Amino acid sequence: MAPADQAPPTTHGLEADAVSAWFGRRKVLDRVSLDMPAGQVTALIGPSGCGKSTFLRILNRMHELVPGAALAGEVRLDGVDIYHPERRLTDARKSIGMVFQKPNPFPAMSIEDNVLAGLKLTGTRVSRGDRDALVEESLRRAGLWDEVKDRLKQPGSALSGGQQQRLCIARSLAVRPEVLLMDEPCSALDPTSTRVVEDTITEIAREVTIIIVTHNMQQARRVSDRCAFFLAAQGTPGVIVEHGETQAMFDDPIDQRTADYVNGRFG
Ligand SMILES: Nc1ncnc2c1ncn2[C@@H]1O[C@H](COP(=O)(O)OP(=O)(O)OP(=O)(O)O)[C@@H](O)[C@H]1O
Repeated sequence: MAPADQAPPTTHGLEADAVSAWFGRRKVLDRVSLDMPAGQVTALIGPSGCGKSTFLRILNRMHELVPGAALAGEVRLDGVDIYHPERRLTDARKSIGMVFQKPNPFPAMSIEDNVLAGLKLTGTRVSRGDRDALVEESLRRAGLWDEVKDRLKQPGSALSGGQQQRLCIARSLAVRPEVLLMDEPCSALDPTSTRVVEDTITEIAREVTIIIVTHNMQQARRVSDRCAFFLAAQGTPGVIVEHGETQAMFDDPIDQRTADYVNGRFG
């Protein structure tokens, strides 16, 4: 297995095309289109309730698991719609991983078994001989190897919150996803752990395309290449007001509402 620093840059990109979403009769996203290019970090920003998490969950077919939820539009991974009737749900989950807000390792399971846990869930086979190498590679990529290499048999719950979140990133990476979705991955972490996870994001971004939801504008600025600003006016579904390169979105936004939001004037 090639070490992380020798892994080739990813070529896998995502594209959302006219995505709308409903919970029951309530429409929460309206015709959202967004290009999420390969090897870049795209940040989804916007005030609470504008549909960022719903959009993120649509990107790996988690939205359809909510009773009463519906959606329209296409999500293309390398040009192929992940919702095409011939594509299986497990394929989307395997190609497009997810890290959640609250670190959620299996607490009683050892650190190494936590890393391997996603393989079973996605039906990925790895020979017994390759497992140790995959555990090491995944933990190294998640920036956790040096801290845990001498205690791989200890339970995941023995780690700090920030370490647990990096363990969850390692668990996602072990499946070798093409895209990694992150839903406010640092919101439960202290500032130091947040910076370590941000460094991890920056390190893996070359190899795996990342889409991250964040409320932290400094974080969006630090980790993302591109941003999409979501907004839902009172009683209307969420839309993307503006998207583009992060630096331009922060320094020279086109829409006044983007300027107000990124400068903390609302939300
Ligand atoms: N399971 C659900 N059932 C019904 N409505 C939901 C459900 N999940 C979210 N919603 C509604 O959909 C809208 C969009 O929610 P979503 O969580 O996607 O927004 P968000 O921008 O991610 O918010 P936040 O930043 O607070 O996480 C909100 O009005 C929310 O109340």
